[in-house]
Amino acid sequence: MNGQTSSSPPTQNSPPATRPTMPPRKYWLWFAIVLLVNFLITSYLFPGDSPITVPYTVFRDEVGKGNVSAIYSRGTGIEGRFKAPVTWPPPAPAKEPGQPAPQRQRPLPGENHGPSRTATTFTTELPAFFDRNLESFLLQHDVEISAVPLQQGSTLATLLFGFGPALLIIGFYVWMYRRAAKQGGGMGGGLGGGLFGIGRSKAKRYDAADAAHRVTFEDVAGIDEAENELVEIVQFLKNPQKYTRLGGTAPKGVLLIGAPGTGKTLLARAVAGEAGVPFFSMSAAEFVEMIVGVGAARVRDLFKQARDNAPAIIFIDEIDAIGRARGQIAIGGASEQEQTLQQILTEMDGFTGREGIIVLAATNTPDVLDRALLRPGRFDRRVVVNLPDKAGRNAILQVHVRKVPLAADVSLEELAQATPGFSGADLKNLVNEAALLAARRDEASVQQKDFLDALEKIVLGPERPLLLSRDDRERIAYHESGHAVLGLVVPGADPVHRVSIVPRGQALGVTYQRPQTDRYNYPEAYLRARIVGMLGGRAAEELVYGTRTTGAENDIEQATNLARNMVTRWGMSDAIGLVQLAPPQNQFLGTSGFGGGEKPFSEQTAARIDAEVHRIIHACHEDAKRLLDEHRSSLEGLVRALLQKETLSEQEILDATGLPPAPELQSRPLHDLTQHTP
Ligand SMILES: Nc1ncnc2c1ncn2[C@@H]1O[C@H](COP(=O)(O)OP(=O)(O)OP(=O)(O)O)[C@@H](O)[C@H]1O
Ligand SMILES: [Zn+2]
Repeated sequence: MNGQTSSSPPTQNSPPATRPTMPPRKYWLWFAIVLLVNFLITSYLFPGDSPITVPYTVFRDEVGKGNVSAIYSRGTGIEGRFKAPVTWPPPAPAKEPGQPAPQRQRPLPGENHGPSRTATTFTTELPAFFDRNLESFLLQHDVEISAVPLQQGSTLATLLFGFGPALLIIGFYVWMYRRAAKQGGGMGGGLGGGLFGIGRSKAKRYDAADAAHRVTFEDVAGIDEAENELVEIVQFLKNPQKYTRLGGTAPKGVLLIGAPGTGKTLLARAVAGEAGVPFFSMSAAEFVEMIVGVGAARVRDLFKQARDNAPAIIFIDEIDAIGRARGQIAIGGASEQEQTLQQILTEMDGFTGREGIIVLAATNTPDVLDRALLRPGRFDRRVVVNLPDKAGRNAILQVHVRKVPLAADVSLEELAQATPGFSGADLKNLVNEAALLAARRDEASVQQKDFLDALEKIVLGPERPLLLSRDDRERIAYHESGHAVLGLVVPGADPVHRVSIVPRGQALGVTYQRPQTDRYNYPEAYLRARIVGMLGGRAAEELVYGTRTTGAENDIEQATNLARNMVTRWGMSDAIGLVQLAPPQNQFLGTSGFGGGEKPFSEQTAARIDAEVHRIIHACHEDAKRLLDEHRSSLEGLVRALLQKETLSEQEILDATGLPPAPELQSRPLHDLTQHTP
């Protein structure tokens, strides 16, 4: 029973920590398979070539029968070749019915007691009492006595047997490096790969002429400020002389800073596309691979490629993977990262400014970067790429629906409003999910309903087919109606868009409240209104059943967080005052922590914080119960409609409750009606 979901949605596009394109694990597996195949081939092709070991007496018998063609002797060991294949040990006689199985004699030590094998070559040992007659006996029976080891099998077989594994392994390595080199995008073919390809950068290259891949500012929307800052870079790439004419130096490096999926890569590609120059891109995580020294070699190669094709853009994604301040790097990867970073700095320092090469790099954790990277002449320009606002989201949606047939009822405006906190990548994903859903429903075009269902799926996870009892369903309906009714009656609450008692992901039901506009500054009364709404589910259950369930866990968690922030961050408790008691939040990735671990306040202060959090929550809980009691008939009306239809739209909610939309917050609410003195 999830409460409001108006807080920022889970980001869909967070990058994996590292993205090695050549997982070593896979290659070891291949290696093992090659060895195994090699073994099987040799043992199948030349089974007779592994000699059997026979007792001396058997050897003598075979010589006597004239079945031995040649031998070679060294010390007491004899190797030789039979004329006709011999099987040893003799196969056990088939057991006849009615007779006891023949007793097997215990083998002597050293006696061949493995399974029977048939072979044309053999080895044997001379007994300690040397058989003086052996030589004449052998000569009598036309046995060739050789002074050099007998060649076993044909020359070809020997060659294959001897060199086969080595050839296979070498072939395998060549193939592997070819592949590794090919993965460097379109560069592979002409440059060849071979054994030396490993130090070659695997940069992806998109050419200006490559129309299918060309990205321009047309494709980038909703992040106009960042875009505007990069227009100058485009100008510079198009006409470098104009800028350096009066002795000014060209920009070398630009750092793009922003949350995952905000379009940093897209922006970099658009700069290249607009300027009509080739774009070499690489993820820093890929620089650091299994073999020491490879990272630096790749950097060298990447810059060389760019210089050969200048003017050009080099884009390094996730630069924090190698650009971490020294000392912050985990042991082990340190020297490799340092070398790679050093190589980048060297390359950038080597620019005279006339090459027409600009390095763009992206990160979402700028504070961990090594100072050396940020010095003048390196990444001295920073462009912040923010999450898009409502108008920006609308513009981004427009970019991504360009190739999607839309039904007449689709309102991108409404979707933009319903998606605060979504990045460009999230919005792209939303359009894609909606199109897939419409296709699955065999619709001719994508309808608003498809978008809303896709949104619900993205934020909360797919529908979960749970068989709920009648009582459970009713209880969930009261819980969600509690949230929804308070969303309508508490002044300043976010409008309620949708209520549903269809289980999804972790939630058994859900009430959607989305702010009318993006908020950057939250009034205290609004925060209290939210806490009251969050506690509405539990309050309704208490009011109707007089008992409690676990269903409010998530609501309680959210309400507590909000109340704690009010006290420790935003100075909204008179008892505590205007003191910062919680670490600031990382603009791009959430809380960053005080560092050092130790809380910078006393036990007494901790107790006072807890007391204040309790006071706020308690007051809001009381308000929730009182307001629901006052609007009991609206609550009952909504529950009836929910049990019947499961999911209600904004209009259906207003109809079922008989309530008008929530009143706007008064401009000076000071102590609004949610304020309550216990
Ligand atoms: N502002 C935007 N306008 C249009 N499309 C966008 C925008 N931002 C992101 N997208 C879409 O999302 C995709 C992924 O974005 P992109 O890879 O550029 O984000 P990023 O900031 O580089 O993310 P990461 O930090 O994860 O590398 C883009 O290819 C594009 O289709
Ligand atoms: Zn709830």
